[in-house]
Amino acid sequence: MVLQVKNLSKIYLGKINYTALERIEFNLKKGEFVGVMGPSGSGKTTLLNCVSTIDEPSTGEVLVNGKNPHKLGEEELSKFRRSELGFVFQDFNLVNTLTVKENIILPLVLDNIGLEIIEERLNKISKLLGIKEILNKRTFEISGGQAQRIAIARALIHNPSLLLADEPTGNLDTKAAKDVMKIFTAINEELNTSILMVTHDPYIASFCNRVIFIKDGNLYNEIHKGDNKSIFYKKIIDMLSFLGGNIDDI
Ligand SMILES: Nc1ncnc2c1ncn2[C@@H]1O[C@H](COP(=O)(O)OP(=O)(O)OP(=O)(O)O)[C@@H](O)[C@H]1O
Repeated sequence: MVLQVKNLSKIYLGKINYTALERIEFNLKKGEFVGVMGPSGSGKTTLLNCVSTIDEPSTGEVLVNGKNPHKLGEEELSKFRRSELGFVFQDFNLVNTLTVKENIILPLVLDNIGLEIIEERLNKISKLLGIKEILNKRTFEISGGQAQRIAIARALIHNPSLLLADEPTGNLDTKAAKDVMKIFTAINEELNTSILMVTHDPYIASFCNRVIFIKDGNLYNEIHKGDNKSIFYKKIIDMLSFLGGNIDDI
């Protein structure tokens, strides 16, 4: 099991305490591509942040390959995040003073990995993502879709066992969003990378093998893809209209 989320709750403490997640339980097997959906404010990003160690669970456990990252010290944690996890966000978070290539290999350079290994990994990833021709460009010379592909390449250059993505197509037009989803599918199928992705878009979610739905911080339901993508897409839309809140986005 790549990811085990056990009895996870998150309570934001304040003048009035707010329970953003309540006893969430689910697993993600090696090679699975799982979507997280739910109305605005239901706790999707909080869940992803608790898994990615950006946020600290109030109770319960997150295990990545059997290890609980929340129990690691600072140095061990940053090593763990670099080796086990990859992150892709809505904003591409590229460094504008660096070239595309420098952005992608930055995590390896920071880890003092040898040049030969860096070139080999860069070659493999850039081939898979179709970005070979733009490696020497600057970040302001590329499109949004290309920028997201660079961010994905950077997240994958360490061969993480789990890729975490929060609305990775949120800033992209329909065509670029579809291309990014094709890339996620290729990564999932060819590199066998497990993926956990938050999205509010049912079409984007239909690329997953399974979608879990959250409502008011509770795990509400899950749907498996099966053999037919369009039936899966319809089931996702039905579930969203049932849950309410997101239907305007469709
Ligand atoms: N740091 C915080 N302090 C207090 N409350 C918070 C904090 N972060 C999030 N929340 C609350 O927790 C709930 C869940 O937020 P979260 O961002 O996880 O929702 P979401 O499902 O990702 O929403 P959206 O689809 O709109 O991005 C919201 O009601 C939000 O206001």
